[in-house]
Amino acid sequence: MEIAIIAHDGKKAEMVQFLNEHKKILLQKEISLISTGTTGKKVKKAGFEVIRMLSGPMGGDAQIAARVAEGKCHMVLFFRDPLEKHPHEPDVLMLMRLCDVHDVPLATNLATAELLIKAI
Ligand SMILES: O=C(CO)COP(=O)(O)O
Repeated sequence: MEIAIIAHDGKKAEMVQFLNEHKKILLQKEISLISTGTTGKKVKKAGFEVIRMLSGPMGGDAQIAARVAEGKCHMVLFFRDPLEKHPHEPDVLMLMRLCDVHDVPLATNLATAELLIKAI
């Protein structure tokens, strides 16, 4: 099962804490992690193997959206920062839309991610 891990800058610390709290589940060998570029650096530093895409503003969200569309990515945990502006908002919307099109579970905040991770 491939899980995408993405966090806007204001949410990266929260994401690292989330990953550490759920390490036992996320380190299972059936699970592989992919990530946008800068988030991926932090995921790696936290001790996880992760395939890093481009940074979000450079197309990383779009790359993950393509994997969702192709049926390669099965869950997206995306801690969005609703209080910041993002130059690549169209890519973010595309990713969320494609999750809905392909019925891929998408958490856009910590509370939903907690529920999804418990369902694995
Ligand atoms: O911008 C992002 C998601 O839209 C995240 O990208 P980075 O992980 O490269 O910061």
